[in-house]
Amino acid sequence: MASRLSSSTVDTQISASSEPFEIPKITKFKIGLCQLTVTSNKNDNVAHAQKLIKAAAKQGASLVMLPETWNCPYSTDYFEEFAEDFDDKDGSLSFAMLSEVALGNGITIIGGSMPERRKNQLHNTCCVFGPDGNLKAKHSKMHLFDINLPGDISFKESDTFTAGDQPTIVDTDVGRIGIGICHDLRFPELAMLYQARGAHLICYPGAFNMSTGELLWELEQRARQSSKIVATSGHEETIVIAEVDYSKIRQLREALPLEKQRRGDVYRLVDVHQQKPWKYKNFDTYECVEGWLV
Ligand SMILES: NC(=O)CCC(=O)C(=O)O
Repeated sequence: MASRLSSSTVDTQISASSEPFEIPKITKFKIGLCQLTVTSNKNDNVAHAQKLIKAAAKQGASLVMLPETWNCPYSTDYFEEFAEDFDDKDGSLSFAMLSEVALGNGITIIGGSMPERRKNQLHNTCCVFGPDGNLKAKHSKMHLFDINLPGDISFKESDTFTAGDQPTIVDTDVGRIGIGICHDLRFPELAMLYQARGAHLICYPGAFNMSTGELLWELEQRARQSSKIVATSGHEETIVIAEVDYSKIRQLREALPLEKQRRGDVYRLVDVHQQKPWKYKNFDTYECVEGWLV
């Protein structure tokens, strides 16, 4: 298995990525989204996900993404049992597979999410690996899915998981990527934060429910990224391959320069942690981030 960084090293890398916006070296690449069936057998899930990631890489994807809790049924009955300590070299089967397959295929992987055991707490965590097999970033779901619709759906993710409290933005070979997990999509402030930090992509691995999720997953994804749908699928197990072309996005942004039109003199993101404000390239008055819309 490739060498990997400990969680604490990765946290440092995340905060170090609040650098000024830069155009990525690469302008076009293929992304592969693996939608898969999850069973209550972890070994099977890991082997299956590995097969799909390899197939996506074979179809030319240099960035491959898995869904939320791809190695474990999305149920509070399983999270504890399936959780891995990512720093435990012998006890993190899923983590090790992602590292190996990223290295073996020379791709960047956004590893959906996995139940993570960390300091006596459980988190719903996405790991991002580079083509060298190293862990580049970890995002723990910040908005846990608690819902009570009597007669329809009742679920309390927060019974088991502890919410992450850090936005995650990571510089990869295919650009700067902001990470959210499923329910994180509902909170536009997180996406605005990523946008203000110069994210080229925002990726949201998900496992939406069919009662409330279906109404929003496509609509909100479009709203967060202001883009049209270039590829999609039904509910079946599949690999969606699509081309990301940054030059088209750049053209659109030049034609419709929202960054310049935004009224930072009227509203802005504020720094709730009192950290040094980070100025967005195109704004005089728009200082951000690590904060919420006021
Ligand atoms: N896994 C989730 O976070 C589910 C979110 C969801 O379905 C929603 O409606 O929000």
